[in-house]
Amino acid sequence: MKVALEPIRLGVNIDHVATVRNARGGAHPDPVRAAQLAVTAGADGITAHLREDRRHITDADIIGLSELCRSSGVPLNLEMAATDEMRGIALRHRPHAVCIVPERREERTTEGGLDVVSGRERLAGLVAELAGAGSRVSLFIAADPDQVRASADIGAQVVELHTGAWCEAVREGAGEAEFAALAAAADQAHDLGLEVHAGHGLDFDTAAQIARLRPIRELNIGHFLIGEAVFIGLEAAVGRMRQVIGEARAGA
Ligand SMILES: CC(=O)[C@@H](O)[C@H](O)COP(=O)(O)O
Ligand SMILES: NCC(=O)COP(=O)(O)O
Repeated sequence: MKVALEPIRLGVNIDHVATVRNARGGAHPDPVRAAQLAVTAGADGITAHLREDRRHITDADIIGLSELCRSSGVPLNLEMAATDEMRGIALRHRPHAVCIVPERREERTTEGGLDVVSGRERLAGLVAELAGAGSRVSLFIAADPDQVRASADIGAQVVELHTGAWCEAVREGAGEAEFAALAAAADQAHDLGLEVHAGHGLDFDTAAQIARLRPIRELNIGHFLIGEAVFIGLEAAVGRMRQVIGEARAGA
């Protein structure tokens, strides 16, 4: 008998609304307004990455997004590097979720996963502190068995698997090996008691494919949706993504 998969959540990342705003300065387009529209269109959560260089989301955006998410009862997932500055900000705002990500100033986007194996001691302290403040703590990692094991060892509640390398390979007509690694990492993390999320570079097709993996409970998607919004509008893009991943899950 086929056992139905548990539902999958869609977290909409609104960073790149801020990228467009910041290209000219000023206040338009407003990522908080985009978050409100995403919620109206069916987003289960809002994700925002406050980078050290503030290249997209700013501290003021985090205040606005925190207020919006609190008043609309939608979880805010704050992505941040494991620095003292970001630790202070997370402890001040106490978002529903914090996702610790690797960050390099010179990178164009988040290129790899967090090295939990090497940073084990420092990260363990940060994970405990953020969890103690009430945030659900997630580690953004590559689909690597050592990183999955280390994430469980240091007490993370969630891992988010970096799907960027797979999505790039798919665009080049390949991706089987990367997808197999993601599926294996998702199973391993689930067996270790971690909640499993995935994200980075997903579009309608790759999101549908990864949504079929049983252990995956949340997808965080941004850049593609904001790009698609230029053509069909943000509510339509989010609504279609919600439908695509829901149908993929139901048919798996
Ligand atoms: C952490 C991550 O996956 C990124 O996609 C982020 O959310 C978007 O921001 P950047 O493109 O600046 O990395
Ligand atoms: N953590 C991944 C995320 O939030 C969105 O990534 P992208 O879809 O903007 O590449």
